[in-house]
Amino acid sequence: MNSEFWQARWQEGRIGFHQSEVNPLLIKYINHLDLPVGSRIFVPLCGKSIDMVWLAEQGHEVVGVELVESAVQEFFAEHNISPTIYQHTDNPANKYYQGQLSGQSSKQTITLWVADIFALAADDIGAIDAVYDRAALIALPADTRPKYSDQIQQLSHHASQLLLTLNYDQNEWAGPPFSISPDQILQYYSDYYQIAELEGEPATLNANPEMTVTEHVWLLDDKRD
Ligand SMILES: C[S@@+](CC[C@H](N)C(=O)[O-])C[C@H]1O[C@@H](n2cnc3c(N)ncnc32)[C@H](O)[C@@H]1O
Repeated sequence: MNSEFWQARWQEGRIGFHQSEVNPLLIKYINHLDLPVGSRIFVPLCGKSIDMVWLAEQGHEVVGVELVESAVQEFFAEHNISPTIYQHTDNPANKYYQGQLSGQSSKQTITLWVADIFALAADDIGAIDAVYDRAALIALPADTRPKYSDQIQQLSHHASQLLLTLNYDQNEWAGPPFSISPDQILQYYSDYYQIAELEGEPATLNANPEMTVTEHVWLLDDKRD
């Protein structure tokens, strides 16, 4: 799952992970993050998720990171936002697009980095109040996930997370999305976070509708609080 893999997926329009409706689990469980209006939410591996628009409409600032520039461009075009593009001062390979929803009375900023998440530092993305991970951890192969969970906690300074995962028999489907067991969640996150399972319900994997899948929603809170 290197950069070429994702570039090709976007170029060929193979983006079955993209949802045309706001994720109902985000709407159902966002209150568990206990966020005041005006919070800054980090959306790793964001694609062009419409969930970011919903978060902005709730009064939050959104910071995403996405490897594929065309995904970021599509996001802003599809929501009629003319973004400003800024180059990273130290690393010209990274840039971010920034814009605001039109038609909103209060103008929440959506900032989307075009970058490999592992190439960003906490100072780049700024203070973060919460992380929303949908189809990010599960997009990454097993050998990358410990590095990813470390990077998320470093970029967000252990901010609380709403994390959506899928659990199924990995022998039946190669992924992505990859299966993540509850034990793996503990392995990746229990050093830094208190972990609560908010939901574990049967779900369908579009790519293999016959398969038995459980969708989990996890709330991760900083252990030091
Ligand atoms: C499965 S998609 C999920 C997108 C989004 N979270 C959603 O719910 O629609 C994973 C996304 O992560 C991006 N991606 C993969 N590896 C990345 C990395 N190392 N850094 C930043 N983005 C990455 C891919 O281009 C792809 O758009």
